[in-house]
Amino acid sequence: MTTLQVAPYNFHVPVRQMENYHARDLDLKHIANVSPTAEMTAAQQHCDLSWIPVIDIKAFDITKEENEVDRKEMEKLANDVFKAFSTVGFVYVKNHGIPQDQLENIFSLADEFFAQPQETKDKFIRPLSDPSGIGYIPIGREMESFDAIPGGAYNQLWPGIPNFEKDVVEFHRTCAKLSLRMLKLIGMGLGLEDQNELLACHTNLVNWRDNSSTTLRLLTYPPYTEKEDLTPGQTRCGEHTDYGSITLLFQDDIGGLEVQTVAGEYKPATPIPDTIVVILADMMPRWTSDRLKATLHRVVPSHRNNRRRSLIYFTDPDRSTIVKPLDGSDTYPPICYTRYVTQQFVSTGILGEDHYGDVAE
Ligand SMILES: O=C(O)CCC(=O)C(=O)O
Ligand SMILES: [Fe+2]
Repeated sequence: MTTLQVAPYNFHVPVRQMENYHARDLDLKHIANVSPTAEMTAAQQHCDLSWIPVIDIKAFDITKEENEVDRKEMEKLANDVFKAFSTVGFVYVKNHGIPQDQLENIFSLADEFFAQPQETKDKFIRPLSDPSGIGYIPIGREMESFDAIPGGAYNQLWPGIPNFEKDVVEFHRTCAKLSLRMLKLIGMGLGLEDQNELLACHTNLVNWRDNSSTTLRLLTYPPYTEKEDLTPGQTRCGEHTDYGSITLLFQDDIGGLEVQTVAGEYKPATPIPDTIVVILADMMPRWTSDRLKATLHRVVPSHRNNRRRSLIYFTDPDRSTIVKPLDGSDTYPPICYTRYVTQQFVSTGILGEDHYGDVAE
């Protein structure tokens, strides 16, 4: 019998300077209309919802063909996206075009997976020797997750739950569409000469072959039991930035996600119905010489008696991408994305130490 080594899952990425962060300069007209309504949860009524902008992308949602979309509308969206990502590094996106029933179905399939007996789930554990970063991670009581990269690039094991593989794979495709939309808007907002330059390093979102590392994570945080004391400052997902390009985060209505402000304090990114959270990740400051931010975030136990669930689509550049400043400066040295992500996996214990040597400098 093999002993299972459980990764600590407390990502730690050095806090980077965010001196260009001027959240107050944001154009506030895109902030949600948040007068308290019967539909608002108690958490929402007591939170400041106004600091992360809500951007309505209906004009460019995933159901529209790009050539049908009015150029002016796209430019306006690109501008809003740029403002948000160059200040807060986070946005809520509404009217994205992902059907609500598709989302609910994936949450239910995740519930079905996590409700299985431990020994069944353990069959899906990814060994520490597997560099793909897929499979089941039993993180004790803090959280547990199931990570999927479809397409056969890795030895993904799929649970036998009816429709699980088919629906999760389809959801992966749906998320890819939205991520590509966001990358397009980011390229436009940056004023890149070739607005598709960022898209060109994300072929793995569509073709899923050797370069794949874009991962869909089904995540569940069990409730605390009555007897457990929470120590001050205890987190359920330690502070971190994400590794890749952008992250799509679908959270349920429990709350607990917090985002760091320029003053270094954490403020809640309270769930807003019918929106998803889009987060910029580590490659963006590198590509843009810090014009765009990757902001620290964490999940705290604000949900003591409730399970919390989230679905996360970590959009990664193609593994072979050499990420370097697009403006030709030397703000950051060029880095191969595989190299970067492997270093992060090793330093957070998700991958065994011997994998440092797997990728060329
Ligand atoms: O569960 C969440 O809401 C966020 C988790 C997260 O930030 C991550 O897994 O990178
Ligand atoms: Fe994250």
